[in-house]
Amino acid sequence: MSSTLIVLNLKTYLEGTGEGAVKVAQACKEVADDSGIEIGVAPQFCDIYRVASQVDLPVYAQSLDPVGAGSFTGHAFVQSIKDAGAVGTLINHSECRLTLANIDASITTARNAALKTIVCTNNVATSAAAAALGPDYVAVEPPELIGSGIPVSKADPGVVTGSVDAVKRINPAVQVLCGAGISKGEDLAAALELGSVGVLLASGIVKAADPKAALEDLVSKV
Ligand SMILES: O=C(CO)COP(=O)(O)O
Repeated sequence: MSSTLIVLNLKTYLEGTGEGAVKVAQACKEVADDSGIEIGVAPQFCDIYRVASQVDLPVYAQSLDPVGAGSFTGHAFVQSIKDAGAVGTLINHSECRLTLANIDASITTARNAALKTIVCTNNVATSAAAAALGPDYVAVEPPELIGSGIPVSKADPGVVTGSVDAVKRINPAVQVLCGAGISKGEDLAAALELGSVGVLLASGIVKAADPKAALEDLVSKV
Protein backbone atom coordinates (compact mmCIF):
# COMPACT_ATOMS: atom_id res chain seq x y z
CA MET A 1 0.00 0.00 0.00
CA SER A 2 1.33 3.43 -0.85
CA SER A 3 0.93 6.20 1.64
CA THR A 4 -0.07 9.72 0.73
CA LEU A 5 2.69 12.25 0.14
CA ILE A 6 2.43 16.01 -0.16
CA VAL A 7 5.50 17.98 -1.26
CA LEU A 8 5.40 21.76 -1.02
CA ASN A 9 7.74 23.42 -3.50
CA LEU A 10 8.76 26.87 -2.23
CA LYS A 11 10.34 27.80 -5.60
CA THR A 12 11.81 31.30 -5.17
CA TYR A 13 8.68 32.74 -3.59
CA LEU A 14 10.33 33.62 -0.28
CA GLU A 15 13.05 36.21 0.26
CA GLY A 16 15.24 36.67 3.32
CA THR A 17 17.62 34.39 5.11
CA GLY A 18 15.39 31.37 5.40
CA GLU A 19 13.07 32.44 8.20
CA GLY A 20 10.07 32.43 5.82
CA ALA A 21 10.94 28.93 4.66
CA VAL A 22 11.30 27.75 8.26
CA LYS A 23 7.90 29.23 9.14
CA VAL A 24 6.15 27.49 6.24
CA ALA A 25 8.01 24.25 7.02
CA GLN A 26 6.88 24.50 10.64
CA ALA A 27 3.26 24.82 9.45
CA CYS A 28 3.79 21.74 7.24
CA LYS A 29 5.17 19.81 10.21
CA GLU A 30 2.24 20.73 12.45
CA VAL A 31 -0.34 19.78 9.82
CA ALA A 32 1.55 16.55 9.05
CA ASP A 33 1.58 15.63 12.75
CA ASP A 34 -2.12 16.43 13.18
CA SER A 35 -3.27 14.68 10.00
CA GLY A 36 -0.84 11.76 9.88
CA ILE A 37 -0.10 12.64 6.22
CA GLU A 38 3.54 12.95 5.17
CA ILE A 39 4.37 16.50 4.08
CA GLY A 40 7.76 17.46 2.71
CA VAL A 41 9.08 20.83 1.70
CA ALA A 42 11.46 21.88 -1.12
CA PRO A 43 13.14 25.18 -0.19
CA GLN A 44 15.85 26.99 -2.14
CA PHE A 45 19.30 25.39 -1.87
CA CYS A 46 20.57 28.07 0.51
CA ASP A 47 17.69 27.36 2.92
CA ILE A 48 17.97 23.56 3.03
CA TYR A 49 20.32 23.50 6.01
CA ARG A 50 18.35 26.03 8.00
CA VAL A 51 15.00 24.33 7.38
CA ALA A 52 16.32 20.80 7.94
CA SER A 53 18.13 21.72 11.13
CA GLN A 54 15.21 23.63 12.63
CA VAL A 55 12.17 21.61 11.55
CA ASP A 56 11.80 17.85 11.75
CA LEU A 57 10.22 17.11 8.36
CA PRO A 58 11.43 15.70 5.03
CA VAL A 59 13.33 18.35 3.06
CA TYR A 60 13.86 18.07 -0.69
CA ALA A 61 16.19 19.99 -2.99
CA GLN A 62 14.51 21.63 -5.98
CA SER A 63 17.07 20.02 -8.30
CA LEU A 64 20.64 18.79 -8.30
CA ASP A 65 23.44 18.44 -10.80
CA PRO A 66 24.98 15.10 -11.73
CA VAL A 67 28.50 16.06 -10.68
CA GLY A 68 30.89 14.77 -8.06
CA ALA A 69 33.32 16.65 -5.85
CA GLY A 70 35.81 18.72 -7.80
CA SER A 71 35.94 21.33 -10.54
CA PHE A 72 32.23 22.04 -10.97
CA THR A 73 31.71 25.74 -10.35
CA GLY A 74 28.10 26.79 -9.98
CA HIS A 75 26.70 23.29 -9.67
CA ALA A 76 24.48 21.80 -6.99
CA PHE A 77 26.59 18.99 -5.50
CA VAL A 78 24.62 16.04 -4.22
CA GLN A 79 26.76 15.41 -1.15
CA SER A 80 26.39 19.02 0.01
CA ILE A 81 22.63 18.77 -0.49
CA LYS A 82 22.54 15.59 1.56
CA ASP A 83 24.85 16.94 4.25
CA ALA A 84 22.62 20.03 4.50
CA GLY A 85 19.82 17.68 5.54
CA ALA A 86 17.81 16.90 2.41
CA VAL A 87 16.24 13.45 2.06
CA GLY A 88 15.40 13.79 -1.60
CA THR A 89 15.28 15.99 -4.64
CA LEU A 90 13.01 17.17 -7.41
CA ILE A 91 14.44 16.56 -10.87
CA ASN A 92 13.36 18.15 -14.17
CA HIS A 93 10.79 20.58 -12.78
CA SER A 94 9.08 22.47 -15.64
CA GLU A 95 10.88 25.58 -14.44
CA CYS A 96 14.25 23.76 -14.44
CA ARG A 97 14.10 21.30 -17.33
CA LEU A 98 16.82 18.82 -18.18
CA THR A 99 17.70 16.61 -21.12
CA LEU A 100 16.69 12.96 -20.84
CA ALA A 101 20.34 12.03 -20.34
CA ASN A 102 20.68 14.52 -17.50
CA ILE A 103 17.45 13.30 -15.87
CA ASP A 104 18.91 9.81 -15.93
CA ALA A 105 22.26 11.00 -14.56
CA SER A 106 20.53 13.06 -11.85
CA ILE A 107 18.50 10.04 -10.73
CA THR A 108 21.64 7.92 -10.54
CA THR A 109 23.54 10.64 -8.68
CA ALA A 110 20.71 11.07 -6.15
CA ARG A 111 20.19 7.35 -5.71
CA ASN A 112 23.89 6.73 -5.11
CA ALA A 113 23.65 9.27 -2.28
CA ALA A 114 20.48 7.58 -0.95
CA LEU A 115 18.31 10.58 -1.80
CA LYS A 116 14.69 10.03 -2.92
CA THR A 117 13.93 11.12 -6.45
CA ILE A 118 10.84 12.92 -7.73
CA VAL A 119 11.02 13.40 -11.50
CA CYS A 120 8.62 16.02 -12.81
CA THR A 121 6.94 15.48 -16.17
CA ASN A 122 4.60 17.52 -18.32
CA ASN A 123 2.41 14.91 -20.05
CA VAL A 124 1.71 11.19 -20.29
CA ALA A 125 4.53 10.49 -22.75
CA THR A 126 7.17 12.13 -20.54
CA SER A 127 5.71 10.34 -17.49
CA ALA A 128 6.24 7.05 -19.34
CA ALA A 129 9.79 8.04 -20.27
CA ALA A 130 10.56 9.09 -16.70
CA ALA A 131 9.18 5.82 -15.31
CA ALA A 132 11.61 3.90 -17.51
CA LEU A 133 14.45 5.63 -15.65
CA GLY A 134 13.25 4.23 -12.31
CA PRO A 135 12.85 7.20 -9.95
CA ASP A 136 10.93 6.83 -6.69
CA TYR A 137 8.18 9.15 -7.94
CA VAL A 138 7.01 10.70 -11.18
CA ALA A 139 5.16 14.00 -10.60
CA VAL A 140 3.07 15.02 -13.58
CA GLU A 141 2.45 18.76 -13.80
CA PRO A 142 1.00 20.29 -16.99
CA PRO A 143 2.95 23.56 -17.28
CA GLU A 144 -0.06 25.56 -18.47
CA LEU A 145 -1.81 24.89 -15.16
CA ILE A 146 1.18 25.64 -12.89
CA GLY A 147 0.45 28.70 -10.79
CA SER A 148 -3.00 29.02 -12.40
CA GLY A 149 -5.11 28.11 -9.39
CA ILE A 150 -6.94 25.66 -11.70
CA PRO A 151 -6.31 22.16 -10.31
CA VAL A 152 -4.93 19.53 -12.66
CA SER A 153 -7.06 16.93 -10.91
CA LYS A 154 -10.17 18.70 -12.22
CA ALA A 155 -8.99 20.48 -15.36
CA ASP A 156 -7.02 17.58 -16.86
CA PRO A 157 -7.82 14.34 -15.03
CA GLY A 158 -6.74 12.37 -18.11
CA VAL A 159 -3.10 13.44 -17.74
CA VAL A 160 -3.13 12.01 -14.22
CA THR A 161 -4.88 8.71 -15.01
CA GLY A 162 -2.88 8.39 -18.23
CA SER A 163 0.37 8.90 -16.31
CA VAL A 164 -0.66 6.43 -13.60
CA ASP A 165 -1.47 3.79 -16.25
CA ALA A 166 1.70 4.41 -18.25
CA VAL A 167 3.96 4.40 -15.20
CA LYS A 168 2.36 1.20 -13.82
CA ARG A 169 2.84 -0.51 -17.16
CA ILE A 170 6.48 0.49 -17.45
CA ASN A 171 7.67 0.28 -13.86
CA PRO A 172 5.13 -0.62 -11.14
CA ALA A 173 7.63 0.30 -8.41
CA VAL A 174 7.41 3.99 -9.38
CA GLN A 175 4.69 6.00 -7.68
CA VAL A 176 2.84 8.93 -9.24
CA LEU A 177 2.22 12.39 -7.82
CA CYS A 178 0.41 15.15 -9.65
CA GLY A 179 0.58 18.90 -9.39
CA ALA A 180 -0.37 22.29 -10.84
CA GLY A 181 -3.12 24.45 -9.45
CA ILE A 182 -3.67 22.19 -6.41
CA SER A 183 -4.67 24.03 -3.24
CA LYS A 184 -7.88 22.67 -1.71
CA GLY A 185 -8.91 19.50 0.08
CA GLU A 186 -11.14 18.53 -2.83
CA ASP A 187 -8.17 18.86 -5.24
CA LEU A 188 -6.07 16.43 -3.20
CA ALA A 189 -9.02 14.05 -2.79
CA ALA A 190 -9.59 14.12 -6.57
CA ALA A 191 -5.85 13.52 -7.19
CA LEU A 192 -5.93 10.40 -4.99
CA GLU A 193 -9.17 9.27 -6.61
CA LEU A 194 -7.38 9.40 -9.99
CA GLY A 195 -4.72 6.98 -8.77
CA SER A 196 -1.89 9.30 -7.77
CA VAL A 197 -0.41 8.88 -4.28
CA GLY A 198 -0.22 12.59 -3.57
CA VAL A 199 0.56 16.04 -4.83
CA LEU A 200 3.38 18.45 -5.54
CA LEU A 201 2.18 22.01 -5.05
CA ALA A 202 3.34 25.55 -4.44
CA SER A 203 1.48 28.84 -4.89
CA GLY A 204 -1.84 27.85 -3.33
CA ILE A 205 -0.05 27.34 -0.01
CA VAL A 206 3.08 29.51 -0.16
CA LYS A 207 1.18 32.59 -1.32
CA ALA A 208 -1.84 32.06 0.96
CA ALA A 209 -2.44 34.68 3.64
CA ASP A 210 -2.35 31.85 6.19
CA PRO A 211 -0.33 28.88 4.85
CA LYS A 212 -1.17 26.70 7.86
CA ALA A 213 -4.92 27.18 7.35
CA ALA A 214 -4.43 26.44 3.61
CA LEU A 215 -2.59 23.21 4.50
CA GLU A 216 -5.33 22.24 6.94
CA ASP A 217 -7.88 22.67 4.16
CA LEU A 218 -5.66 20.64 1.77
CA VAL A 219 -5.67 17.58 4.04
CA SER A 220 -9.26 17.98 5.24
CA LYS A 221 -10.87 15.58 2.75
CA VAL A 222 -8.44 12.67 2.93
O1 LIG B 1 5.05 23.73 -9.97
C1 LIG B 1 4.37 23.30 -9.04
C2 LIG B 1 4.94 22.50 -7.96
O2 LIG B 1 6.20 22.04 -8.26
C3 LIG B 1 2.94 23.61 -8.97
O3 LIG B 1 2.81 24.95 -8.72
P1 LIG B 1 1.40 25.53 -8.27
O4 LIG B 1 0.92 24.70 -7.10
O5 LIG B 1 1.71 26.93 -7.91
O6 LIG B 1 0.48 25.41 -9.45
